[in-house]
Amino acid sequence: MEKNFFAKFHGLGNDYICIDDDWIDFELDEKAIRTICDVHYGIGSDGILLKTPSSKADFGLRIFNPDGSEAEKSGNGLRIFAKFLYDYEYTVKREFSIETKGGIVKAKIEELVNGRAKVITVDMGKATFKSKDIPVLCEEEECIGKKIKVKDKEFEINCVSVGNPHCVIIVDQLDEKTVKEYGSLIENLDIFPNRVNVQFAKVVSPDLVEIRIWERGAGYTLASGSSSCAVASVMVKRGLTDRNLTVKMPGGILKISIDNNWNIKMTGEVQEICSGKLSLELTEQFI
Ligand SMILES: N[C@@H](CCC[C@H](N)C(=O)O)C(=O)O
Repeated sequence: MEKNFFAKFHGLGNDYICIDDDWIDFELDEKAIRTICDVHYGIGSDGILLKTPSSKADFGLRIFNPDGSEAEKSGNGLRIFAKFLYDYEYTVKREFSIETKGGIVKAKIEELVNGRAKVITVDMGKATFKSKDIPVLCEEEECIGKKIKVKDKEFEINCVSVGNPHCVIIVDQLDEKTVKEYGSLIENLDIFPNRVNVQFAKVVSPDLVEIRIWERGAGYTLASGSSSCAVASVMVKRGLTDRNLTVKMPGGILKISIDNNWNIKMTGEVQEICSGKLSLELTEQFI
């Protein structure tokens, strides 16, 4: 592969740039990540997926948010990375394991179109509601249905980790303005020492939930896989939906299923946008 090669993909409008650590000749530090993810000074994306070696799984993955922070897990990121591995011939297998900071997951290429991966299932691992594991500073062992005040508004929050931390707010009506106005404030509340991903979720029927997302380190996004898993876990925990459900987002839908041990499976589509080479003029700024 060419030096400083990249490929860009999206999962339901949540877009990521894949880079192989072996191909780059600069350090992917905060400055480089922020610049590459910027739509004016770089390629523009909701994050970077860096392929790394792994001694515990078939492949290693580091996930970076556009603000330069590192995420433990990403649902769309994992489906995209699985497509990248298959389409760029790192593997001919359709099932393999990926090590992330948030644990080892299994990916399965369910459907190919013209030899390229299209529909992918990721076994995301277990949801946990334990406050200390999320982490959320909460007196109760689990922070479910807890009322908090943010600026002038009261919210009832439900916290869960699916490898990365989430705060789910169940509402009767979804309102993009509220997500954009309060998302960042909730993300940065003192009760979340590692910050948090925020979802506003509306139950449409026992097998359909609609959500809007504010992502930690990224802001408003059109879709999020780990957010869908987090919302589905909270819905099941609160007895509001079935264990198999569809999560609808502005960018599209994901199918989520939660077993009796809180193990989560997520299935959805991914697509490649473009590939190319980061220019010398761009990368020499990072050296
Ligand atoms: N878009 C992702 C989530 C990416 C990581 C997140 N912003 C975090 O910091 O935890 C997804 O599809 O899950």
